[in-house]
Amino acid sequence: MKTNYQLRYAAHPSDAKSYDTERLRKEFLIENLFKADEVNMVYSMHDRLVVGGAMPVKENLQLESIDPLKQPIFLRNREIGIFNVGGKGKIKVGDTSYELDYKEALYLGAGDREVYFESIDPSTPAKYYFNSATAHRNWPDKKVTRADAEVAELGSLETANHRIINKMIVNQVLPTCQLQMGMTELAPGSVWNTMPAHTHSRRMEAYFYFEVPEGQAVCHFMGEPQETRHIWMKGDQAVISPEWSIHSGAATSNYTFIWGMAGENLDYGDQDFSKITDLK
Ligand SMILES: O=C(O)C(=O)C[C@H](O)C(=O)CO
Ligand SMILES: [Zn+2]
Repeated sequence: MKTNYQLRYAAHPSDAKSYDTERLRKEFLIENLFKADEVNMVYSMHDRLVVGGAMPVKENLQLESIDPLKQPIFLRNREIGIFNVGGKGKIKVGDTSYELDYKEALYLGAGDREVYFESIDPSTPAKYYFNSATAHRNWPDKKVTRADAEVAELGSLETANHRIINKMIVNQVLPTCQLQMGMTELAPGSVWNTMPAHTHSRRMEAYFYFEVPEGQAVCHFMGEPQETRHIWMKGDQAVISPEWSIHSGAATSNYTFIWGMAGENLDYGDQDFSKITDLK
């Protein structure tokens, strides 16, 4: 197996507004999360969120520590939220195993345990997308499904933003230190997520788009509300949203995305909305 990681520095909004397409993509877009028998991670200096993917095919994959953590065990001072976006899988955490079906999630609190990612059937491998944040205490591990989620139905077909927000790894469902994660599903015919757009200066966020049909793409919007930029994305790609940035997207079809946040508070509703007509 192979573990790869990249370090991404935090960006100042005054600098980011002068980035060209290539630089925007280099700093914020995460393209290669799923390669057979690899664990791929980005360690972002925005709230030290780690964004990663693991796809076990021929072998079980260990969640190995990476050099920026300066710890022998990944979870020593970190919590992690993991979503399975592939075939049926199993995650071994110390002596305990958790089966994860499509779109099911697992929260693991901080503490010295080794984690192994497995696929049940290598011909339809599991694909694990994860976010990890630093943790000051160890909360209990918990498998979380959509049945456990706090659900919000937002938007409408008329404004092309009818969507279901499944808040899964949030403090209404289980205790965490910093991490909040969930999955938003766009209804057929709806293409806009997170519109009206918002920022939350107390938290950064990462979005991972999937269920984007072959041949379709997502146009993700970022930047300060008065200075927006776009990044064209495919399915199975993630994007980092700094605390000063909106994070919203429109695609050429409906799709699903996983959002994850870390930072100062666990208050999902702590968001500063922009009027749609004020965006620039
Ligand atoms: O479609 C949406 O709206 C979202 O899913 C918004 C995210 O949950 C978010 O940005 C939380 O801060
Ligand atoms: Zn947000």
